[in-house]
Amino acid sequence: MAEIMSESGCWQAGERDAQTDQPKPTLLVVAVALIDADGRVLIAQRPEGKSMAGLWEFPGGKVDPGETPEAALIRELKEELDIDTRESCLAPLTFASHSYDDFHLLMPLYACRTWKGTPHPKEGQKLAWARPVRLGDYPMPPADIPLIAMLRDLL
Ligand SMILES: Nc1nc2c([nH]c(=O)n2[C@H]2C[C@H](O)[C@@H](COP(=O)(O)OP(=O)(O)OP(=O)(O)O)O2)c(=O)[nH]1
Repeated sequence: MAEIMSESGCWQAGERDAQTDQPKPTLLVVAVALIDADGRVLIAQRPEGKSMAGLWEFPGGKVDPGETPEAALIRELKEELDIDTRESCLAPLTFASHSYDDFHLLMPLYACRTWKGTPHPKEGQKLAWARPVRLGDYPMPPADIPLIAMLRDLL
């Protein structure tokens, strides 16, 4: 029987077969869309000296060995923004899966509408509250680009 295959845009994109790529570590990074009462999302600008400096990203960071993604996010929000939230306030939303040169990024993105405190940049980063439809105005890391459209649809 003939194989039926629809040639959609994803098929035509023609990326390399993941099996034949050089092996690289998968890095688990957790991130969050903090959403305020007006439906705006908090993004932070990566400071000078870091990889991808100047690009805007969702708050979060690497998950330490033995740490759950939720615990990592609660820790990162305290360290980066000096706000407190809890696991029951974190709702899984979507994820990014993207190959950078040196590692493959796997990044669950949570939504959070409830926290204590006012986000303050503790690591020198600039912060911005952006409406989901305006997120595309901010240059973001390549891994985040598909998330912009997803947030527009989901929020
Ligand atoms: N927090 C966060 N990280 C992101 C996003 N998009 C994206 O590609 N990343 C990447 C950037 C980093 O390589 C990694 C997050 O690492 P990190 O935040 O814990 O560490 P870092 O800033 O010190 O990064 P690095 O200098 O070690 O690369 O994930 C995003 O939206 N939020």
